[in-house]
Amino acid sequence: MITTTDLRKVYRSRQREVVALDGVDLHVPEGEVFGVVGRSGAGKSSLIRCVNLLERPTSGTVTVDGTELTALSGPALRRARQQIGMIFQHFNLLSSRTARENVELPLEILGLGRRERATRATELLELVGLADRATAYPAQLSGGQKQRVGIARALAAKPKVLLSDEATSALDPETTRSILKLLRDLNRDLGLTVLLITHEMDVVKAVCDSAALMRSGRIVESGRVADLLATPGSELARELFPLGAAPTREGGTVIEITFHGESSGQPVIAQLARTYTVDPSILGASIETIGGRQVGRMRLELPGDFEQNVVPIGFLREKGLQVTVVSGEPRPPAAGTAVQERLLDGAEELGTQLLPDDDQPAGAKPAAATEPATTDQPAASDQPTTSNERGEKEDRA
Ligand SMILES: Nc1ncnc2c1ncn2[C@@H]1O[C@H](COP(=O)(O)OP(=O)(O)OP(=O)(O)O)[C@@H](O)[C@H]1O
Repeated sequence: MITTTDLRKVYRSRQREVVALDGVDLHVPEGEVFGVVGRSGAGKSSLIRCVNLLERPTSGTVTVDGTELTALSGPALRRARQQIGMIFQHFNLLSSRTARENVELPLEILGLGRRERATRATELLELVGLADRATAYPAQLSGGQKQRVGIARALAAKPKVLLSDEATSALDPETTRSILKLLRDLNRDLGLTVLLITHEMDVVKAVCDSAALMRSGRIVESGRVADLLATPGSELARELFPLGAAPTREGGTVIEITFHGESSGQPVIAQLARTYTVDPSILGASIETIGGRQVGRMRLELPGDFEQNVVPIGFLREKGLQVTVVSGEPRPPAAGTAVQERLLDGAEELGTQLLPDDDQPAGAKPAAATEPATTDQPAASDQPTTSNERGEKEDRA
């Protein structure tokens, strides 16, 4: 629905040049809520303002719903932009107009008659849950109510795309949740594609199907939120599901498990404890239900050093979990050395002997034996042992 190709934006003044966008290739599929995150100055606002050509990009193309906006100007560009609504951090309402009159503004520009404008504005205010405040002025509305007026106004011309520039940054957490729910409902009910920029990871977790991370004017990582968790080394996954600093104490094997399963949960940690008589300690967890799937990360400490835990780790991997050994593993010898081969051979043998029959697919090797211990395993579906609703975060340390 939205595609940018090699998008560059350079701000030039007499003293200096600032490269705000440095070759951004972005693709937002139709019907998705897509979040762009990044630190202050990463280029997020420049990107969203270039998408609807509030800023003219220095080079590159922007295509929305099949129309290349960067090839247009004048009335043709104004018409194409009607497909794109936008909401802002500080709402940008006209203080001299009532809520309904603010919503009517784009309809006036479109040339609709008074009665038609009033009918459409009333419908839109109903859609955003604000029908009873139609005659209130912005100063008489709360922040959340102002943003609802802003959303109604953005939808006035029936756009296919909604751009959101830090729309919840000025709101308290509860109001943020209600506005995000409204955006999600509009996305589902109207098939609206939403591109939002934010610096809040909680916004991405609460509402986004996909996310991209920007740094220094570039997109350095992007993908569907649940899939990012399956990407070894994903910076977005680490920031979305933080576990805090890993402990430095000696004597145990610390592992991190990534859950991104699809079906109802299997109590794998309990199974691990029962099957191998180990007592894992939970050092941290960040798990949520997103789109009906439980996703997240958990950090566990298993008693004993890595060699004592090769088989339990293999068991977790056999269950389809992605496991990374954080500490407690022996320092790896150079690849392919006799010592490492002996260690892996030993682990394979141990795993074959010790994995219970019902957990050992015919002909399968324990994952720990087939991969170096620190390599992330591409995971199939699995579930953690706890269950949370969307938006609830479990952080145990
Ligand atoms: N109109 C402008 N003129 C000159 N430089 C600008 C202009 N707008 C943005 N910049 C610069 O471009 C870079 C990217 O800014 P941008 O506002 O796009 O980042 P951002 O990720 O949205 O940051 P924030 O979250 O703080 O808004 C920054 O170095 C900023 O100073």
